[in-house]
Amino acid sequence: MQHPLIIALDFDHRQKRLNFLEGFGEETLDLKVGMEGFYREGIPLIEELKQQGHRIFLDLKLHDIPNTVGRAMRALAELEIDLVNVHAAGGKKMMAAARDGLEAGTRAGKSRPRLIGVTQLTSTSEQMLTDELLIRDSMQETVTHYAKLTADAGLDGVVCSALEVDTVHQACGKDFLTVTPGIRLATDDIGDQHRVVTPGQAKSYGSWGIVVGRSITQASDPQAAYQRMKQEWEGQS
Ligand SMILES: O=c1ccn([C@@H]2O[C@H](COP(=O)(O)O)[C@@H](O)[C@H]2O)c(=O)[nH]1
Repeated sequence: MQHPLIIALDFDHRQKRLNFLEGFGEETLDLKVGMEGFYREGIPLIEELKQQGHRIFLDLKLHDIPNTVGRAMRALAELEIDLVNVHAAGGKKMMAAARDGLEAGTRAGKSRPRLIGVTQLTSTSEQMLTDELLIRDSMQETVTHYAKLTADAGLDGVVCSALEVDTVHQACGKDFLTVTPGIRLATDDIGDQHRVVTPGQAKSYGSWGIVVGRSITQASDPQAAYQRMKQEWEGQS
């Protein structure tokens, strides 16, 4: 994965997922399998996508006590995915256990999947942070604090909004991965997302990779929507 446009493969039926991928023919894609896909289709889905040559971000956002997360990561490492994540809110010990588990489960001679921490979900607004979650710091401060914890725990990067990429890079260095969902074209419906930018803005803010779901998967012509997104994402490099 190198500056990927990752498609979030969120579908409520296997057949819809198959029809969607069929439209891309032989093209090798960067795909995100999230809770919906994994809980529906499980490990065979990962095996199928890998066999087709796709690169996989397994977005299960693990968040539990360190021992449980470490052991779960050890099991996930066996799937030989490219990228996987935890919630940074689980704390440094939990994240370090995740990294250790991933290393322990990676087959000799293979490189371990990259591991990133979710800072604050892109569906969380500044107001929600204060009123519901009772976090008194601003979104930028909170995301940057979580990013530092993630770096201290030895992870490779974070999931955040593109709006926070600059401060994350200032705190953790330019090579620290920033994977940014909450991507829409200017004309798209933002749905439940709050911290939203266009692919072009994400590029100019310095996102390492972007994640796009419904704007592509629910489009009347998904392949055309993917190409528009890709052009905007890659066009400004
Ligand atoms: O902060 C986060 C973390 C993960 N996601 C996931 O990305 C996609 C986005 O889907 P859209 O349809 O483009 O909104 C989805 O799978 C989320 O689970 C996120 O949006 N924000």
